[in-house]
Amino acid sequence: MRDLTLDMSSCLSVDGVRITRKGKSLLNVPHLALDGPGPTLILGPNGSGKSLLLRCLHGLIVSDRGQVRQDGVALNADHKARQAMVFQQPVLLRRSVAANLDFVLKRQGMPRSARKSRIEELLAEGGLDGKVRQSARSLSGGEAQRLAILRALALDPETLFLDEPTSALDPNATQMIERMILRASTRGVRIVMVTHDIGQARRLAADIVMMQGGHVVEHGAAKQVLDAPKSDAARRYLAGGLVT
Ligand SMILES: Nc1ncnc2c1ncn2[C@@H]1O[C@H](COP(=O)(O)OP(=O)(O)OP(=O)(O)O)[C@@H](O)[C@H]1O
Repeated sequence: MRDLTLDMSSCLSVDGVRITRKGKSLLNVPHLALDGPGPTLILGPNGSGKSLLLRCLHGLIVSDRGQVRQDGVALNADHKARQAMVFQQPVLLRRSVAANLDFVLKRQGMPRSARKSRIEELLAEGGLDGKVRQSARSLSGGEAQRLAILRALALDPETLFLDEPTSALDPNATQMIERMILRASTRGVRIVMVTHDIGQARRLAADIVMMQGGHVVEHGAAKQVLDAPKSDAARRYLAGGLVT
């Protein structure tokens, strides 16, 4: 198990990051530091750069300029190995529910005897204990997303990135996933999550990153950003107005 005292002081930061494609600036973040306990929720209108920022933080996209840093050190393979990501559409293996988890645990070198009990523990955590042998491809949308999150948690990540994990789910399935996310956060996993759902941000976030036009227009404590936003862009987004 990871040392949580170390995790609480960890800082994921972005400095001078720019991504430009075909002469168009898609992401321009002079500085952003995620150094609180989180969860951090990234909010903003369509096309504002939320997913690009998340992918940059996870090292899936290399920026044209600037750096993502973990505790002041440029993001490297060791850092990335301690990160996991869950996408809007869960990507699962054509195997049983248990085999999807076993695959990840085996790759980490966990012995078979330990894997069995860890899989049971994970399935209980995600409310999938009755689905051990079911094909992952036959799960409902909510179940599949729960399995994708469990597979990410099986890596025992320091940081878990989630890109709109509940956008296609009903309120009940969403609530189950929000509970999993909050439990992981309580256990010390840094959560960084993209959402469009202001209610979800209110339920989950400790801090909020508000984006518009590839810029971070505001970053602060969730209550402050949601109840007393400083930027016009955030005010209009939260009021449901048209943000261009
Ligand atoms: N590989 C790419 N090449 C060119 N443009 C890209 C690329 N990836 C993203 N973009 C553009 O960058 C902008 C930001 O995209 P991004 O996916 O980060 O937005 P978003 O805020 O997550 O939007 P949504 O809420 O709709 O998912 C969009 O205009 C998108 O078309």
